[in-house]
Amino acid sequence: MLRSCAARLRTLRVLRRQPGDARLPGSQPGSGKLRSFSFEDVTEKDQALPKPSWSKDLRLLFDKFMKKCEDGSWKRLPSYKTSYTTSTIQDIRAFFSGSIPLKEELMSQARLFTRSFEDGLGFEYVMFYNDDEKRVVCICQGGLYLQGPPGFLHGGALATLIDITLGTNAMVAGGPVMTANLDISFKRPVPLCSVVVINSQLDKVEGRKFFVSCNVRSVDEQTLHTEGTGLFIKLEPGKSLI
Ligand SMILES: CCCCCCCCCCCCCCCC(=O)SCCNC(=O)CCNC(=O)[C@H](O)C(C)(C)COP(=O)(O)OP(=O)(O)OC[C@H]1O[C@@H](n2cnc3c(N)ncnc32)[C@H](O)[C@@H]1OP(=O)(O)O
Repeated sequence: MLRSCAARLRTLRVLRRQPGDARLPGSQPGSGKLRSFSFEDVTEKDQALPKPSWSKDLRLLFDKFMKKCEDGSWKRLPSYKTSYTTSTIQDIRAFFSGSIPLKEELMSQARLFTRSFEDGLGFEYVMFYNDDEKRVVCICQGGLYLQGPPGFLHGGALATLIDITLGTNAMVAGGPVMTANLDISFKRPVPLCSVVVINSQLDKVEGRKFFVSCNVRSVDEQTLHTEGTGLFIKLEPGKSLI
């Protein structure tokens, strides 16, 4: 998630060192810049692009949103499986004041939960964001290994997708955040392998608190599967997490 998030932030120019860019303060005392929190050396494959395992519905939706990207109002967010470089891990440790409990050799093996399945069996998703409207849309397809009730998506899997969508929305607006609260109403189950659209909206910002809401609908928009709200807290550089 960290890498994926940072890649997203980088896409949004938050982590790029350009004059006038927003910056994540603190990891390099005095400069207000992140020393090497960039991914120029990363050659990993962007996972948020069409794959053979995608259904026709997912491809059609992807094409629809890519069209919306043409005038610049929407942007696709890339996403990776995660493998941090040593310098990146050092920067993350510095940001979190050394409070990441995992040893470096394990940290380099850690993977983003939602990108850890074989193609098509777990989470297939792409997020798009609209800065003017403070919206993030996630188009997603839950695969065969995400079953809950027979033939349907596990509620926890859907909660995960909601969490990352709302969290991304908050992060796009405010930088690194963590989930403090999630409230989800499951209204209609999601058939396994079907495609749903998570439509999220940043509702309110109060200091470090980002309030985000969403609904989850079927591709034809006829079925409201789920509604959710989340509270995300912007992390303070240097403040230990534990
Ligand atoms: C170098 C850069 C790296 C970049 C890289 C990206 C980083 C990261 C990416 C994550 C991307 C998103 C998606 C994550 C998805 C997960 O999975 S996150 C994991 C699950 N969440 C957790 O484990 C969080 C556990 N909780 C915590 O660690 C801490 O409670 C938190 C959330 C960091 C907040 O702690 P804190 O910073 O000490 O904040 P604190 O001062 O206690 O509270 C601040 C305010 O929020 C309120 N608040 C706090 N918690 C709650 C709550 N549960 N309910 C209501 N209000 C609350 C407080 O009352 C306070 O309000 P005010 O007094 O200001 O009005």
